[in-house]
Amino acid sequence: MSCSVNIKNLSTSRDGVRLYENVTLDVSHKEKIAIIGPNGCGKTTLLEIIAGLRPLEEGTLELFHQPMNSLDEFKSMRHLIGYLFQDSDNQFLAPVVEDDVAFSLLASGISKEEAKLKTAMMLQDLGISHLAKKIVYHLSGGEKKLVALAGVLIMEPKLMLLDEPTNGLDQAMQLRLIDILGRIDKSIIIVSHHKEFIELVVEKIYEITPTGLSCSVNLKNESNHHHDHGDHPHSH
Ligand SMILES: Nc1ncnc2c1ncn2[C@@H]1O[C@H](COP(=O)(O)OP(=O)(O)OP(=O)(O)O)[C@@H](O)[C@H]1O
Repeated sequence: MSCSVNIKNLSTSRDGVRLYENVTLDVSHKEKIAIIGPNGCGKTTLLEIIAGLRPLEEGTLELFHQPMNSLDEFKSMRHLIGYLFQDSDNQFLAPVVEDDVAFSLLASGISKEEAKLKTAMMLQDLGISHLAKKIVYHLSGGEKKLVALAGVLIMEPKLMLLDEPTNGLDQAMQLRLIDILGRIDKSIIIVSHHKEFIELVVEKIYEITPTGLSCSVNLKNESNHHHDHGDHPHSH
């Protein structure tokens, strides 16, 4: 199986308190999954570990079949990973919306003209062209989320880590996001408390427990889903 993320026996603590142990997770190429669990159980922490923003304490992590043993090894993977932070204010790289969305594209070396065109298309796709000249810090919470999302999507990452992507979005925008994520042919890990949303977007939902992840739902492929007792095709 071609895997974007492969985690084995990961254990994590924060401030000396064990959040979970023995987390094992495979996210295959183009698979969309969600991670749920109560406040403070460590969902964001897990995304940070996958993104290389937090060191791995115990266990192993491979991204695209490459072992990630140190934060340095994540550097070669950064361009493949798009991370939407829970707090959009942590995401912005430039004060004006269109400059912020184009920032990483320009940093990757594409021409100003191409970056401008791609940015305009991205803003249009998300229905936020009217925000192009606005100051990011003057936007509403939902508008900030959409601009941050535009900055992630425009890089066409192979793995997207989305932390509470629907926070602050009204119903019309949630539906637009469901449509956009449905069209994306990439691996996506969504952390969310928004059950109705994730059920429409992902194939599997994993719940974090102190003793690992349990796959609570497999919505799109009922006959081939994961159980703690092993992975094999079967039906109930
Ligand atoms: N920078 C930090 N320093 C110390 N402890 C932290 C830090 N950030 C988070 N924590 C703690 O780590 C634990 C896990 O936090 P995390 O943000 O991963 O949880 P979460 O499952 O994403 O929660 P939520 O659903 O509320 O977003 C919490 O107890 C939190 O207080």
